[in-house]
Amino acid sequence: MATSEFPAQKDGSKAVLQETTVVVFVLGGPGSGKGTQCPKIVEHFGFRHLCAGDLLQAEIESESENGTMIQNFKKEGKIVPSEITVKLLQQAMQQSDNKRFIIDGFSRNEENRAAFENIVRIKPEFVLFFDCPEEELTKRILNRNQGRVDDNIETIGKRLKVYFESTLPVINYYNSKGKVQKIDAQRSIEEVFEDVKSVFAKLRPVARVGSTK
Ligand SMILES: Nc1ncnc2c1ncn2[C@@H]1O[C@H](COP(=O)(O)OP(=O)(O)OP(=O)(O)O)[C@@H](O)[C@H]1O
Ligand SMILES: O=c1ccn([C@@H]2O[C@H](COP(=O)(O)O)[C@@H](O)[C@H]2O)c(=O)[nH]1
Ligand SMILES: [Mg+2]
Repeated sequence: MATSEFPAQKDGSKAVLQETTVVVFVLGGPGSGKGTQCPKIVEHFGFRHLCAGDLLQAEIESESENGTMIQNFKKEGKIVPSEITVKLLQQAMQQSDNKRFIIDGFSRNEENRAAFENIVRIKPEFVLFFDCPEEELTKRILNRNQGRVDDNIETIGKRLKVYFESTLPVINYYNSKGKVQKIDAQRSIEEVFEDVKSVFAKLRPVARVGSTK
């Protein structure tokens, strides 16, 4: 079986990533419902949920060497350089027993996409795209009330601009490869999940069982 290798581990060994690893990128504007739907996918289909934004937030909270820089990027709604985000995703994938991942909020731009495919050496099975109008996104974020530093009207404007200018082209890229599953995300949480279920139900059976760690 063909495999690709992650970089050397602390103990000198190499984590081998097998062809059977399945990656799904979950994309959509800020507030489109990625973080709401992903736990439901975990519950029903046994994927491991990796949220790029949460991995970056953990770096901020652990006061790592890049924490302050990441916090500043987040406050400005800017995309953190790929070398940081891809490394965090790669580590989380290596540490997981589960080899089926939904990666929430990634790839944010072309640089992210190329870095992931070149370094991790996996192409996503498909991209789950939550399509939602701008006014609804803004309304949802302003009502979210989770204390996020970027959930304010000024940063929302910046995040939406970055989404339209940098993330939509990634979605368009995968669409040109026939890899986008578009969901109308403006409906209720339950209605949206009905469509999400239909998409995942079509995956080969091996992708529907197993650990969520
Ligand atoms: N279908 C829906 N209808 C109404 N509200 C929703 C729906 N889906 C999610 N929400 C609400 O909208 C807000 C944003 O949802 P969520 O955090 O899942 O978005 P997100 O795509 O992860 O956003 P971000 O990119 O900013 O992390 C939350 O308060 C959530 O409860
Ligand atoms: O791949 C990523 C994911 C996130 N960011 C930064 O984090 C914030 C919040 O991300 P959410 O997915 O909305 O939780 C985002 O605006 C970026 O600043 C990133 O740089 N790269
Ligand atoms: Mg989210």
